[in-house]
Parts: sequence; structure tokens; C-alpha cells
Amino acid sequence: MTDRDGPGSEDLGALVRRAAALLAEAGCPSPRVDAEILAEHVLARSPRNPLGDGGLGRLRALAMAGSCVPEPVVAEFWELVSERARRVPLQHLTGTAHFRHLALAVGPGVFVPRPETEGVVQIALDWIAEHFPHAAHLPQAAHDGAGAPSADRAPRARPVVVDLGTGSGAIAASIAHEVPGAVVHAVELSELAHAWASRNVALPEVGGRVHLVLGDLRTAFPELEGTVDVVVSNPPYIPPGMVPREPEAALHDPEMALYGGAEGGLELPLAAAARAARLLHRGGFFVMEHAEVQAERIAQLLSADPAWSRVRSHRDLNGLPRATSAVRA
Ligand SMILES: C[S@@+](CC[C@H](N)C(=O)[O-])C[C@H]1O[C@@H](n2cnc3c(N)ncnc32)[C@H](O)[C@@H]1O
Repeated sequence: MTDRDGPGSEDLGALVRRAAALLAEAGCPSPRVDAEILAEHVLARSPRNPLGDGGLGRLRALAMAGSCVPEPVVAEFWELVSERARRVPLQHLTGTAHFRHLALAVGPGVFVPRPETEGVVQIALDWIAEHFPHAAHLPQAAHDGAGAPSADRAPRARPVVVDLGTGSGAIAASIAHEVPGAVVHAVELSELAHAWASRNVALPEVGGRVHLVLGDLRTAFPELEGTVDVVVSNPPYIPPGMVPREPEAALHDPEMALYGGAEGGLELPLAAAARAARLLHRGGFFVMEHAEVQAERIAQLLSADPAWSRVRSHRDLNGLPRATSAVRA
């Protein structure tokens, strides 16, 4: 990429600044970063990729050096910028959502995993680290039942983990990646989302070590009842009719991923809790994401349910109560 890139080539810095201004006008919350990520995306795909493995750092260096972008790349860049200005999620345009240590494939038909869910995964990982201190260092578990608990509940080294409503597979794939000794199961009802999750559990870092099924979280994994160590869920929880403010979510996240049903959106979260109570053995751990306005009600309901003990609300990085955990009594 040089000044001799021919007619129609444009200065990289100016290009990104103009795109950021356009995205700001369209109301995108992080216009500059979005413009940079789209520039990085098209440059990395161009036959003469000038970025190498340098990512955004290299892009910024090239912009400061006054590098020019060849015309076909400029055209592709503006196409993506105009889609982003129509509030198509950035992750749909690049095809990738970064979640914890994984780059997940996402697109139409699947919920784009959110940063707050990374914190929910961390809560589950902390519990696993405390109760299965060696699981992170064990050889990788297969998903064919290896490490499944024995009937007499003898202490075992491999935690059995279930993700209810896995979407892109973000939670399940991250746990399988970060705790290679874990035996991870995940269920998803939407065929489209299930197809994205299938791609993600096949990522080399995850190595197909998630047992993924297409089905309803309300009845999933009958064969595991009473044997699971950890259930994690980020179920749909938005009250019906309460359309999300951000157009990216309102227009592009699947309805099935957003709306939690009756009882102010609590129908699916409470169904996930009920399923978790059936799946977990005594002393097993459940953690679930929800809206901050639902924290008090969920804590009340779980505390009143003899299936649960040690009900606890967890705050996210913004100090909002966005997850609840409980131990199977
Ligand atoms: C809020 S999204 C979360 C996806 C993913 N766990 C994440 O954190 O990114 C909820 C997911 O639950 C799925 N879902 C909704 N109802 C379900 C049901 N009855 N059984 C299984 N999955 C369901 C949706 O299709 C969606 O993928």
C-alpha cells in the first residue's frame, strides 16, 4: 500500500475519519472504533494485506504514515460503512464476535454475545476452579460421556457443565476452552442459532469438545438429571413488547433470543432455573444472566424455593445486578 496505488486510492487516515463522522451521525455508539475495525477487516482481506498480524495497531501506524488505500478496497470499505450506518451489527459485517478468548462466527439468525455474559462465564469458572482445582490442567475431555459422573457420586476430577440456550455457543465453547477437563453440554432451540454454534464448537481451540443438541431447554438432557455440577444460562429475558433501544438488537438479534415470555419476561429464566434444579446434583451450582430490574424478583423466587440455597446476586462492571447464582439444596 503506497502513494502509487493508482486513481481512486485514498488516504487511510482521512478515510477512517470520514467514516467515523458518518457513523457518529448515524448514532453508532463507538463510531471511531467501528470505522477502524471495518478498515482493518477489508485491508486484512485484500490480496496485498498490508496489516500482517498487526491488527489495529498496524492500521493506526499506517494511517499516521499517510498510507493510501487502493480503490477496490475503498469501495468495499464504504459498502460496509453504509451498512453499519444502517445499524447492522458490526459483528455481522465482520462475521466475528470476540468473546473472552475466542473469535466466534456470528451472523443473521444468532444472538451476538455481549461483554456482560463474559462476566457470567467468569462466575461459573470461579466456582469450577474452587471445586475442581485440577480440571483446567487435565487432558481434554471428549463429549461422548467421558468424565460423566458415576452413580455413587464418587468425587471426580471433571466438572460436568450444561449451557441452556447456547446461541452462538459462546458460554459453552468458552468453558470448554478454558477448562479443558470439563465435560460440556449445550442446548439451543433455534435451528439457525444451532448451526452457528456448531461452527463455533468446532473451532480448533474448542476442538469439538461440546456436546451440542438442538432442543428445548425446558426438557433438555434428561439423561443427565441429578448428575450435573454447573448449569449456566443466559436465557431470553426481555419483557414482551419492550423493544430494545439499540437498533442492532431490535432489528438483528432474533426474537427468540430476546423475549423471555410472560411474567415480565421471567417465563424462560424461571424455566431455565427449574431445569437447572432437575439437572444439578445436590451442591451443584447454577448461574444465570438477567436484566437488572429482574434481580430482586429472581432472588426472592429462588430463595423461596426449597430446591435452592445460597442465592446470590452478582453485579457487572457497571455495578448493576445482572446475574444470580444459587446452589442446589
Ligand atoms: C439471550 S440469547 C443467549 C445466547 C448465548 N447463550 C449468549 O450468551 O450469547 C438466548 C438463547 O436462548 C435460545 N432459546 C430461547 N428459547 C429457548 C428454549 N426454549 N430452549 C432452548 N434455547 C432457547 C435463543 O434462541 C437464544 O439463542
